[in-house]
Amino acid sequence: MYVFKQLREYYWSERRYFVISMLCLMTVTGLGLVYPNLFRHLIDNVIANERYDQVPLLAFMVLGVMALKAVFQFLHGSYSAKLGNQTAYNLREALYRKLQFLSFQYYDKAKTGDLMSRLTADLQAVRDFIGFGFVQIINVFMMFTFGMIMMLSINWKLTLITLAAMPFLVFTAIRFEGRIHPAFRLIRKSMSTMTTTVQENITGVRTVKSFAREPHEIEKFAERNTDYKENNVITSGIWAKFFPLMELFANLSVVLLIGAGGWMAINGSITLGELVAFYSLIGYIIQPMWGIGFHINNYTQSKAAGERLLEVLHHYVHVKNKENARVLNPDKVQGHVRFEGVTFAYGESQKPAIADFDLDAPAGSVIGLLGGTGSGKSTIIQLLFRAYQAKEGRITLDGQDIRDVTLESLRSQIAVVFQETFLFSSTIRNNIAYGAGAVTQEQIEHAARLAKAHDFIMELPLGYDTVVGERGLGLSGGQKQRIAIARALLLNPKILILDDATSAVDMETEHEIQQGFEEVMKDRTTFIIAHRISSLKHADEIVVLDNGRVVQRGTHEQLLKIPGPYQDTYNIQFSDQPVLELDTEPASIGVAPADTTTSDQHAQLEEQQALKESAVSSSYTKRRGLAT
Ligand SMILES: Nc1ncnc2c1ncn2[C@@H]1O[C@H](COP(=O)(O)OP(=O)(O)OP(=O)(O)O)[C@@H](O)[C@H]1O
Repeated sequence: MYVFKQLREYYWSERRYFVISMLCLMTVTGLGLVYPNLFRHLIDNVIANERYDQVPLLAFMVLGVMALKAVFQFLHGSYSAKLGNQTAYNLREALYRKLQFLSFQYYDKAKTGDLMSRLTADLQAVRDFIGFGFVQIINVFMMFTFGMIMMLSINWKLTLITLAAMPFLVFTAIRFEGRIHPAFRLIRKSMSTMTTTVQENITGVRTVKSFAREPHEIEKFAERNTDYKENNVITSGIWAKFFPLMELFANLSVVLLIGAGGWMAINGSITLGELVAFYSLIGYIIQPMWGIGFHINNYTQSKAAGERLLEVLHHYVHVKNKENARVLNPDKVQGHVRFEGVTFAYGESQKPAIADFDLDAPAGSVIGLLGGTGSGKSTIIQLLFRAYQAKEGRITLDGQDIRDVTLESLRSQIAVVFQETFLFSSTIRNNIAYGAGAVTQEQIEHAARLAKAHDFIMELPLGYDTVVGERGLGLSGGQKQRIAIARALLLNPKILILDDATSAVDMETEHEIQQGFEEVMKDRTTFIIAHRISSLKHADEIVVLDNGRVVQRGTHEQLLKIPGPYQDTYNIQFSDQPVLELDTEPASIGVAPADTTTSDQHAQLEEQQALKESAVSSSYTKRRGLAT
């Protein structure tokens, strides 16, 4: 019962439904006890004394009792349903709320299919038990108690003889519970694994098809399906073994009653009416015992399901508001960000993704982060909006440690355009306005224009009312990115983070978007993560990272003059231009002499390259009919 104690807050407020449902069921049970007494009266008093005129009255009484029983049965059913459904509603709300606040750390490992099965199948099992199962179990005890009292009042010796087999039944039922509970846990686990497989297959259908992995996927699913089936077969085996045994012990009581009761009736220790009444009363005892397997099954299933719900509900939230955390005043936020000796690793045993990182980003500055894949760029910005918590060092916003302010007020000052764009299956308008509260169509269009999304949106049949598919399916990667950029711009944040935000657009569009950015970057601190030098060369400071450590920092012009990763990247990206080795000896063919290359020449080279890439990409997009 520990699990249900833990879940108490979700059903306790609905206890009135439980009380009404219980009272109705008690009435139904009580009315059920009228039948054996009517039988006894019919045989011993009416038939034995040949007072047949009383038979119609007795028949009407039975009819009346049946009708009353039906009414209370109905009331019990509807109040139980109210109890179960209201509890499920409360739980669903709580689970969903919890999912909103669970940290990024949780989602790094969480599986969508598994979570979905917790929110559906597990929740339903708990609903069924709290709504119906629990009341039924109490009713079983009541039927047993009432039945016993009546039987004892008729003949205590026959009662004891009849119930001699009951301890065996109870013992078997307890053993059954011990075996069936783990079996149900396995079923639920394999069910969630199977659901995850289906969900991942549907989400990743493009990858599956492009790699022609359908046979592998079918095989993988077959394995999980077999696992699920086998767990069900094992459970059915346990059920098949115990159920007849329990039925056998239950029916043993009938055998004992017929033997001992028949003998007592023959020798006159009980009347025939009492024997018949006893026979119907034994049903009152056997029926609940017989159904005990079902109730145990129901209970164990919902207990296993409840445990899985509690796992989510009680899951530790790694990043949360401190007690007395301050709420940032949006009008006072300047956007001065500082990282001071920040070190962070994703797991205890993992090496730091970022080590001893320092950065001073004055309000309104533009910071570029460059580095190879896995060098820690995204980690830096994730720490800034507290997706994760840095263990060493501190990050401040306008001098305040970001751990001292509420997550909501911190994040409302930051807009992030992620590497992977997520769009909701809703209209483009709603996707752009996401998180911005009440905004006008003009504001949405303005943001879309800055993000160079307006023109392609207007070419869609329904414009801003076009509903995009799940995760934005139906749009190209670049189009999705532009919508995501518009979404961030609409928020009008103090801090703007562009995490490889233009990776999916062509050079030409990137150039155009950047012109838009220049306008929106004014007065806000901007962090740009990019692989293309052209995306961050205007930054006030460019930080070059390698393996979580800063290896170079400076402006574009400063870094170009120093041999190192930045210059190497520049040379690779502008590879068909003369190689730059500004502060070193001219080394290979085509090397521009260091002392003769001026920043004007760099600009010229970049311009030539940008124009060239732009021409290539625009002729490519035109050829493919993708002109934007
Ligand atoms: N959620 C995570 N859980 C565990 N390790 C992670 C997680 N995210 C990143 N890492 C690890 O941290 C390191 C830095 O990753 P990060 O995403 O910051 O790199 P990045 O420079 O942004 O790379 P990219 O350019 O490929 O996006 C990598 O070694 C990566 O494997």
